[in-house]
Amino acid sequence: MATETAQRSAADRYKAGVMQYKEMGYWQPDYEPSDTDIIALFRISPQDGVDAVEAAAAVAGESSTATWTVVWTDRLTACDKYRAKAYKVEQVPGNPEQWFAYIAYDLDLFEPGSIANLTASIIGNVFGFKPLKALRLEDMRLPVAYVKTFDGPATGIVVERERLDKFGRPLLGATVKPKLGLSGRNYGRVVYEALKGGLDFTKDDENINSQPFMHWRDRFLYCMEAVKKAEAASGEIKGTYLNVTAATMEDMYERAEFAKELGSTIVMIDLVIGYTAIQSMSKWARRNDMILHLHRAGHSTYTRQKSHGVSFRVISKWMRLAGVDHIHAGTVVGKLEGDPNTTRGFYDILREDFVPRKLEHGVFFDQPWASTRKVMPVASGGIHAGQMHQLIDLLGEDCVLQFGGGTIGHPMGIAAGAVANRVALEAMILARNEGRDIKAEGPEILEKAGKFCQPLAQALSTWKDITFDYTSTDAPDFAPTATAMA
Ligand SMILES: O=C(COP(=O)(O)O)[C@H](O)[C@H](O)COP(=O)(O)O
Ligand SMILES: [Mg+2]
Repeated sequence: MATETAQRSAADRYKAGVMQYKEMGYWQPDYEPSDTDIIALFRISPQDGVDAVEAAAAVAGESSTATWTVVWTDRLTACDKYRAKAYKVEQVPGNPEQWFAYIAYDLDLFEPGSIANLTASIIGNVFGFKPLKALRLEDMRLPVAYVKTFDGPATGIVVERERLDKFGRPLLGATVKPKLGLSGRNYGRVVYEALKGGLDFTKDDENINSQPFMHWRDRFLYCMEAVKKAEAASGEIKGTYLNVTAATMEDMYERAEFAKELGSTIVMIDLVIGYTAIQSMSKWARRNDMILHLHRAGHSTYTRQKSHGVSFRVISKWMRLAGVDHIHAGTVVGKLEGDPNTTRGFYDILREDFVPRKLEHGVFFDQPWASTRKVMPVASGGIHAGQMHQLIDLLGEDCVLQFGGGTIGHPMGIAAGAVANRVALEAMILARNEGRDIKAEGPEILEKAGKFCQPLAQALSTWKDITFDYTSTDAPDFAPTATAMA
């Protein structure tokens, strides 16, 4: 495939009219990204008849300095520096219609410490570009120079564990159900039962804000009463993620301040509030010694389909920069999308200080985090005690395992559901620490623990057949080298 179209000379370039993006300098196959460049990897599906290299150059152009025609004002800038450069295009293995395009952006194209500014360039215009059938942002390499312009998580995994005084095991949570309709008082009863039964956290659901059936102040008051009573009853530190998501920043600050006043250790926001609001809440959490929990509500509208949108691994990077302490990142075995390898990639991005390129996990670039604090991934969505060995095996111990239906749906009640989860967790961690192969022996370990714990035995028999075995829509492709165009 012909890939080279020389960039026009300066004199030729400024002839009036329309020219191909690759002739304008947005395709530079010899370019070697510098250590401070931001690199984006796009999956491009060009329209029939559109050359993949021209499509990549167009994405580079429209996400940096270009428009559809040559403009004279280019000459008033250091345009060679500011132009993004598509420098490599390679076919997606086994998929003749899709291409991976690597594009490098000079650091000066971006305002320091602003996800809004980064995204306005990288995903600003290009996703609606007519010559493309579809476009997906698969991954980004964020240089240390850029990472260091963000504060990152206010609390992070290490300090969260210290504040909670809980070590060596995943934390346990539950989303209060039903999602909608409980009064503040009844809601508080669910929180108390679940925390007293042995969970570390309970949580508002993504769509619990301040509805007519339960205004936010009622919920906060009854929930914090429940937290304090459960702490007194158990001698452990407990928390409940009070969702402060609201229509305006002023409302969110007011709710967060009230949560703090009542002694909460944690507040919650939804991804749908937007990047700037998330960064503002992160700064608030940092000033107020609060853990900040992020529910990724809405993400699947653009992360799930392989051909179009933004991969959740990119959202994970943006959210670590933006500074959340918890983020929902998938369960693999639960009710929601989550290929094991892809999910592993998300967890690494959130928890490691250096994440090496690992194509089998969908990670395309080495990513140094330069001591940015670590985000606690939250596994939530259709999980139950019978999967404890799989969850620990797949996700490790630095995570929150959150069982909503899997606590509150227990036939013996909410506290029994919490006991079942806590006992299953402790039995599995003990077995792991004794060197047993929990992946293989997990069901047997649980069954044995159930002999001494009726709630666990009940949970295992209630949910034993529940699995969500569907084909994943977001498993990694393995990148080729043979068909690379540069
Ligand atoms: O309400 C739940 C789970 O409830 P349950 O435990 O009853 O299934 C959460 O909103 C989802 O986990 C979100 O998904 P994700 O964590 O993938 O963003
Ligand atoms: Mg939910």
